[in-house]
Amino acid sequence: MKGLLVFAALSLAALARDTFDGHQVLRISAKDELQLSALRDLEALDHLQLDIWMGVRDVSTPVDIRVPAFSLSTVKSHLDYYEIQYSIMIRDLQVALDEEAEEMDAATRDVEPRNTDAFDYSRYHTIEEIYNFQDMLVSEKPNLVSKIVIGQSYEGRPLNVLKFSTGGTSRPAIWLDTGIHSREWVTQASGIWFAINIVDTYGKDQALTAILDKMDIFLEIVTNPDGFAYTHSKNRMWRKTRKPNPGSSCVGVDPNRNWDAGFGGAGASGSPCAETYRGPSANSESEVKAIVDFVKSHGNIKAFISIHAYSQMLLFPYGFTKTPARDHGELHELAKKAITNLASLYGTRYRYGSIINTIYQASGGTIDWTYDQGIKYSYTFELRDTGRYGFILPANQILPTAKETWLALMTIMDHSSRNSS
Ligand SMILES: CC(C)C[C@H](C(=O)O)[C@H](C)S
Ligand SMILES: [Zn+2]
Repeated sequence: MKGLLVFAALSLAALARDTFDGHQVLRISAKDELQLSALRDLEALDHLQLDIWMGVRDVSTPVDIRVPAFSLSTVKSHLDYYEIQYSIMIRDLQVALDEEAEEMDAATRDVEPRNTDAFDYSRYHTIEEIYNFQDMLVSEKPNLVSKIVIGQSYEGRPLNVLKFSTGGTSRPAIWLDTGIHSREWVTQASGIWFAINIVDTYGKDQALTAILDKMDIFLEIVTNPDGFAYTHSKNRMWRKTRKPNPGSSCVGVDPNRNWDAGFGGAGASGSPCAETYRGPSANSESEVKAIVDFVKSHGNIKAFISIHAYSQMLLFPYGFTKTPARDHGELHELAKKAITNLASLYGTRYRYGSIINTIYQASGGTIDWTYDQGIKYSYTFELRDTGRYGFILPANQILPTAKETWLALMTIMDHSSRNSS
């Protein structure tokens, strides 16, 4: 009997959500190369189970690290020893997560929306609610929106892509994806708003109408469905896919390191337990392979925009090499114009530039591959914020984030439509 009770307790514990009591997110600023390398040494200590929210870049930009409670004293002593400056950005992560969960629970007591007018775009949603939204949108606007399934996730969830088209066959197209890193919740939430905004403003907004009268738009809102479901059910901090790694107890591959562009180089990890684990081979993840196959079979995509959070940056290739992209000048100028338009709404300030020069080296990244496929206008966004809340961005910032980002997306989409034969 006792054994049965223990088994039941262990099973319940395994099902319960992971908690982060006492975890702190530290903002750390290394002032020279010595301190930078001391920081890298710290990151390499797997037993501390540090979660790098914003990676080690250079001495001018801070690093954000989630530190489990049991590692706090070790980490702070290490930082003090090297006199590395740090501040506490989030004092107790679980408190922030509890507030987010309360807000979601309060909202989910509402009646299931019967149409997209009744859908609440100003709060975070579960995967089921997002799938329901997609089906409602398609049923309400069948002449403008359709849903295509480009594949399945590891756990068998559909990889849904919304297609916005006013006709024609294999027209030049624009690709937008959100949520490839599952914990970056403001991106999926923004993707939902992008979808309803396209439907609501087509035929009214001249610039969008001109784009859709000659191009199609593809939008994958839940690009990493297994990871996203896991952030709701078990671990809010989950970033990777959920495919087990043979020979390791650690699960998942970083879907933004799994592409065949500089795959396996510096800027990704070969360890299955790392948040930037590249996977056993390029395109090993079905969530990535599905997009690769789609891009190759479509063959006429002119702009590819992959949306992440956080740190307010607009990035273009390359991430795996310092060699400038052949279109660096044009991409740089277009990024500048896009973030200027973004800032015009609420004054939100973005940094911009090539991945490797603006954030850090990253190999096997999405837009390095799409750019090398010939998709010139390949960009990655890092949405709000710059670290006050990080991935736990309050829901009241969803709409402002989505609306300001749309201005930047329109800048890029408009430019690509004018410059694509
Ligand atoms: C283009 C890359 C560097 C984006 C970045 C990442 O994937 O690590 C985000 C910070 S999640
Ligand atoms: Zn990301």
